[in-house]
Amino acid sequence: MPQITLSAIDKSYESDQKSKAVDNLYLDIPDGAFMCLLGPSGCGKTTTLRMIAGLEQPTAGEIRVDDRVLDAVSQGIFIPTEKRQMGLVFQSYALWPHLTVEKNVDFGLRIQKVPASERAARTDEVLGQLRIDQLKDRYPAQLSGGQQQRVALARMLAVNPSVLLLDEPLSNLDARLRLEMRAELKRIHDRWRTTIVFVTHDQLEAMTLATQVAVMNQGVLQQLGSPMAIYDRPVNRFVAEFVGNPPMNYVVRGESTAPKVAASLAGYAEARGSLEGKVGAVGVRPESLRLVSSPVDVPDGAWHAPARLEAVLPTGSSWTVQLRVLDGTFYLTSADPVNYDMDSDVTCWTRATDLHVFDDSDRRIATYDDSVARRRVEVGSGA
Ligand SMILES: Nc1ncnc2c1ncn2[C@@H]1O[C@H](COP(=O)(O)OP(=O)(O)OP(=O)(O)O)[C@@H](O)[C@H]1O
Repeated sequence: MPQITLSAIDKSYESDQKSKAVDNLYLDIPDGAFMCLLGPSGCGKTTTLRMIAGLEQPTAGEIRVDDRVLDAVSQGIFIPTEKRQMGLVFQSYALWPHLTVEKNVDFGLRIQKVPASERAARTDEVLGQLRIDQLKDRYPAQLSGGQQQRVALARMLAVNPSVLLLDEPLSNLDARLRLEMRAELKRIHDRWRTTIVFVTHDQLEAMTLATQVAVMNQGVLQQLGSPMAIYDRPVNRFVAEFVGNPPMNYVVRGESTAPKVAASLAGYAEARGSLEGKVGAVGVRPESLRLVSSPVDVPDGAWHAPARLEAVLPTGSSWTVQLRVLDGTFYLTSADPVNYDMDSDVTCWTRATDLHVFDDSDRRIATYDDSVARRRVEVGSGA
């Protein structure tokens, strides 16, 4: 299986030379990785995938698969899509309308000149794996969006691509089918160890599927890491707020929206972390906040502040609580029912180890935030 390497990749479109769709991107996609390119609309994810596929040419930089150069702008090298041996599935699945499901899957194998004797067996195998074998005599127009997406995936998988490039391939599915297909993709990846590059703007999808997540914003790679590393140690404000649902509570010192709570959290973080004068902003994930009736119930050393319970929003399996904490609005999530009435005056607290601490430029300051240590402490204390 191959490793894909992007070096110093720039991409500007002719219609918009001023801004770069992708800006100085360095990305190593290791052999057998399930890499999710994650970010908001317009951040350059699809452009990156299309460059790997050979559907777009970079404006500068180099793309390699192992030692094979696919693009090298300075040397005028560009290997066309059909010679890259990558499987592609896009949001629109482009099935042949006049061919049945079986023939659509068989088509890819014919193009690859797989002998007829092997084709039928291979087609049956992938149709079975994706649980669409009972649909094999239908035409695309007779299928639901989700079934069409599965046929598109089957067509790709049939030819055993060494790299699978997927652009929001689950976007048209309902919640249940999406979940099923995520599991399916994970199984495919586990079984074949195919290198997968997967574009999504859905952070939950990225967190559940990826071995590695590349978070992008405005054409620039913000952070590359495992889903847990991205969640536990976001490198800047953008990543901190983009990953997580509900989003991280984030307060900035000197900003007019919640100066008191910002000053309280920043002052506490500085004192606990020997960071005097360095803290510009502090984030707390909703699941890291806790409520008690009175400050005397707060564990020693934890940060706390008076809070008013403004609303409780049950989701069915958990509770989201809107709180007024000093002068700021915070969200808390709880797996247990919340035993306070609306407008109750309570105390909100969190541990120092659960704070995400950033400097004036919204860049993370390495501090007492080691997530592994934190979990050990929590397991040990029974919290
Ligand atoms: N063919 C094109 N011509 C001109 N500009 C383009 C073209 N394709 C994309 N862009 C611009 O490049 C930037 C990145 O677009 P891209 O499609 O890569 O983002 P994305 O993160 O995949 O977004 P989405 O999730 O909405 O698909 C955007 O500003 C977009 O408007």
